[in-house]
Amino acid sequence: MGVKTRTPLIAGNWKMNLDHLQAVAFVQKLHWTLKDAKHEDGSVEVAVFPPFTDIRSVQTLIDADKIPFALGAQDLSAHDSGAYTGEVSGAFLAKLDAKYVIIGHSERREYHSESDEVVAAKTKAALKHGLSPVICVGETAEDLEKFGASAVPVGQLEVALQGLPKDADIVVAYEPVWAIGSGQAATPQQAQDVCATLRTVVAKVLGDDAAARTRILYGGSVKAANIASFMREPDVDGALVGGASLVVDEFAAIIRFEKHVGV
Ligand SMILES: O=C(CO)COP(=O)(O)O
Repeated sequence: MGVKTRTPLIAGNWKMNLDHLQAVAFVQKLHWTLKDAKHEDGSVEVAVFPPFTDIRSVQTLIDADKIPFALGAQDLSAHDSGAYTGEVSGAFLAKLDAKYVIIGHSERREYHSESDEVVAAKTKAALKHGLSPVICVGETAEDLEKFGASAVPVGQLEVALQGLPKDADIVVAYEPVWAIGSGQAATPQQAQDVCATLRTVVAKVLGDDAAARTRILYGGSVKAANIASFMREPDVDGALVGGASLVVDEFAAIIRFEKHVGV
């Protein structure tokens, strides 16, 4: 396997944590921590995914202080505008300079009954508004026992990618549901196996160029102590981090994974 050419992406999914004041303080501290460590050279892309109510404040801070973090949302509406109470349009997120939007996180699939078809519609909505969808796929413990690790994520990704243009700017996140918030991460080999299989799905649906370009992240109990072992794998291009993205020093250490890779 050759040297990875894709820019690693370390993404913090804050879920329903940190209000807008806490978010601003957090982003400032993270920025200072990385700056002190001289780790804002662009070798790793950093993205934060705050709750909707924080996005404007974080955008203003990032903009004013020229902080090199990308901004993302945790969800969006499949619709552009209209009578959809409580929903947020991709157009509004794009206006706030959001670059990414998480789609089909397992918590939305489970608690909001989001089907593969809804995920596909939201993926199209994101691209329509110039946002890069971070398409989440992953199997439950039960799926793992019944079908093995790859079958469910492959099926989910195939539906999400259907009908997308070959040059679609997407990110895929493999998040085994049993590893999320459990403290029990997948092994690097398990993550590599599924990420490599997902890359073949991208190749089959969108072509080889898209497969070579698309970043595939691992998510599920990622922390500073295990990030390097995932990043060593050829098909793991970054991480979607939950709990550990809420602790400045821990998240900064994850972003600085190269320090532990020892290449
Ligand atoms: O769901 C996740 C990120 O989207 C992973 O969460 P944890 O890192 O807390 O396991």
